[in-house]
Amino acid sequence: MVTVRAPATSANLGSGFDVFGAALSRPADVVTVERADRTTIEVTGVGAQYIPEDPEGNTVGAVVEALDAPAHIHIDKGVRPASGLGSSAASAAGAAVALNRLYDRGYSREELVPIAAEGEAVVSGVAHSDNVAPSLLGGFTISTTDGTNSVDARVPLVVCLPDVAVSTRDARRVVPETASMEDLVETVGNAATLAVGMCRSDPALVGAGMSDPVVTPERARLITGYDAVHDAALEAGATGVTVSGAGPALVAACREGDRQAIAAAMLDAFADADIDARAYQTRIGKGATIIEE
Ligand SMILES: Nc1ncnc2c1ncn2[C@@H]1O[C@H](COP(=O)(O)OP(=O)(O)O)[C@@H](O)[C@H]1O
Ligand SMILES: N[C@@H](CCOP(=O)(O)O)C(=O)O
Repeated sequence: MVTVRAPATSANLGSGFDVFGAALSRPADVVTVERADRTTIEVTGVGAQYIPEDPEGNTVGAVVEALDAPAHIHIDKGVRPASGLGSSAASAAGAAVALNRLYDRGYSREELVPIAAEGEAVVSGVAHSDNVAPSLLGGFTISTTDGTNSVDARVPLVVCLPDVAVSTRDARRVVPETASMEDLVETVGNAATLAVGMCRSDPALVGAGMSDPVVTPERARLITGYDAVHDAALEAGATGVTVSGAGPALVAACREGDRQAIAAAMLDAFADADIDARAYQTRIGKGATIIEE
């Protein structure tokens, strides 16, 4: 038996659509695997009722296939599904690390990225790696078709999750097919600024690089109260705010010591829009960890 804690993640960070990702110190899924002749999946925890236990529909089923590693798999969800916090990816990353160890497959964390990403194709139609990469490797990650680079950044974050669901599959349908040259130049500049900020663990630069004029405005329309919550976080001291992943969560970059005020301001703004929400005072953290074997 092997048990792994796999962290939630925030993908895109505004300017890095389908490329940037960050591991969050909390929340996390806990995945336990035991050898079996036939794969069975049991899901408990937050939002478990919305997650298929059939291996065909669960992200961990694709990981079992890719590793040829049948098992009884228990997923204790700490990351709510359809949250924008890489819920489907956390389970896939946790299963990849656990099954790799259980069956002694010998893959490196980098080699597990495309394997875990197969699970993302099951739920969103695209094997995007920007959530599984940080959940496996930790830190800030840059994933391209050539592979993943990671930086052990230390930046405080607040993630605010409203009590509504947005599926990644649906949110990918609103992504514009084209961008103007002006928007392209702005996005590249912001992405480069954010990447430098991560290398320096500088919340001001990270926040400054979070805005994007192409994808985020379209996705923000799917989130009731987005503008008010965004502005409230900035007024409370956030250095930058954007949609986390495909939403509906928002992620705010913060200076040390400001997280409590920012979390309260974001919750108040959602409450003013009649939306229940919860806030996580979190930070960029480590990747999936084996906690028992
Ligand atoms: N192990 C899993 N954990 C979470 N969601 C899963 C899992 N397996 C399949 N799903 C499905 O994936 C969808 C949520 O994934 P997605 O839309 O990408 O949101 P998130 O941002 O939370 O990952 C839901 O339809 C859920 O039923
Ligand atoms: N790059 C993807 C990331 C989706 O993240 P999730 O946490 O919402 O699953 C996208 O933006 O579609």
